[in-house]
Amino acid sequence: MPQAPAWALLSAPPRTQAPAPPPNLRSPRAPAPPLSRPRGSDGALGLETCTALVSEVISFPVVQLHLNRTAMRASQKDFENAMSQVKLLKKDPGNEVKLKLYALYKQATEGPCNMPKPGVFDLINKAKWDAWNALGSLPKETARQNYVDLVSSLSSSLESSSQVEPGTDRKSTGYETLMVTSEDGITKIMLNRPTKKNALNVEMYHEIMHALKAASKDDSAITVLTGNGDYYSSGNDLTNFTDIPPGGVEEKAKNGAILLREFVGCFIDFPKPLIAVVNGPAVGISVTLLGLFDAVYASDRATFHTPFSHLGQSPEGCSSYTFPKIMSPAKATEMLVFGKKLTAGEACAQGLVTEVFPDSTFQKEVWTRLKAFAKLPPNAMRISKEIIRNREKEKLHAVNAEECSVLQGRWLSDECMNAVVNFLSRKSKL
Ligand SMILES: CCCCCC/C=C/C(=O)SCCNC(=O)CCNC(=O)[C@H](O)C(C)(C)COP(=O)(O)OP(=O)(O)OC[C@H]1O[C@@H](n2cnc3c(N)ncnc32)[C@H](O)[C@@H]1OP(=O)(O)O
Repeated sequence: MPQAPAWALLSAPPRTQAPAPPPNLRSPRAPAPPLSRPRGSDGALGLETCTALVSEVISFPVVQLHLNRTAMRASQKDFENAMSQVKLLKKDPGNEVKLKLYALYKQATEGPCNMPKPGVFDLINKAKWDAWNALGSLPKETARQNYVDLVSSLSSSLESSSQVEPGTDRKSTGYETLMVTSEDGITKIMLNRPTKKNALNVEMYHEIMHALKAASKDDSAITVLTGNGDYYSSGNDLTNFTDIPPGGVEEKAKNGAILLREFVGCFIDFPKPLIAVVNGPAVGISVTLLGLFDAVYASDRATFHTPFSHLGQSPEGCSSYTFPKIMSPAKATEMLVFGKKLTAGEACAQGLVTEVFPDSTFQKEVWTRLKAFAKLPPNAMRISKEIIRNREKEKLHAVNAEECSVLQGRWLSDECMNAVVNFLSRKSKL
């Protein structure tokens, strides 16, 4: 499945057209885009325009221009300068900001939104339409000024926030979305998209599978999965639903089910002790997978939430089988069907979590314990895991296959589409 950066929401090309060239194929000195852009052949918001706008916004490095920030009203020149300034941003400002920029640009140049509302499946254009429409009758001059102000604030904040977070520079492992280290007999796989609450994008699914396969063969005795930042993981990255391949949503759902089945299969088959260090809240698939771990240690700040019904979806990660066994069918139903969020203490009482630690001493206590575990004879641990787990493996693979097939259908439902659109457009209302 093609990998979609988070900002694909805005920059994905229209299905029937050739994709816009990636930023690194563009001329570094390409001229600024004209202010007046042609309307798209789709007759709605102008998909070519949107695509061009956003990719240009991110990709054109041009000379630094200074904004006249003392002016009360932005002139046309200020506006043009701001458009150029946007292209100097070294860091992707995120979908929310790009939607704001898009909406303000449209309002400043064309006035209030006068396009028909895109259909519910047209996720990208619907998000753009929502953002523009939310500006109501904001005067063109005010939109222009707001655009200039927003770019000005972005220029300073993104420059200063370009520092690498501690530990995130360990690219030597070759992973983009993970930090993987191996020491003291422990391979640690750390989910590393802290600004997205460690949501699992397509790249991360692939990288986790790769890291697990490597860990199963390396010298370490145990393997640990944890999260960087305040979240363990917010589950599936909901922008995974946005880049629709030429085969349409059906192909997207089919590919997703194939990927999910392979991904969960790696956890079912993992041969060494696999331990989750749940450093903060966990959502969706990051919770359901816990039933396939050999031990789960949680900070008392962690929560466990599987809002599948809210999302029009159904359980995965073999949780439809493991959770009723671990915690009783009724308790599993509260979580998996009604979306009840558990505290770490509750999850421990239900048997999903092995032990809870105060957040203030969590890392120290857990890692001391894990280092002691990792000194145990590795073959004995591996064989003991095998005898505990092996008679369930076949059943787990069958459950996994069934869950993926059910989910494939769910992803095509209105309930699911609406929930995803609601999440993606929640912040685009200005
Ligand atoms: C191959 C496909 C396999 C599919 C497997 C099936 C899996 C199913 C699931 O996992 S279902 C669960 C899906 N997850 C969610 O529904 C959680 C959605 N996120 C949230 O509800 C909230 O973001 C939050 C409660 C996790 C955190 O809220 P808050 O503290 O207010 O932070 P923000 O919302 O501002 O988040 C910061 C930043 O992160 C982005 N983000 C967070 N989670 C996700 C996500 N799951 N998908 C995409 N993006 C996410 C959020 O948009 C913000 O981004 P921004 O700064 O706006 O660019």
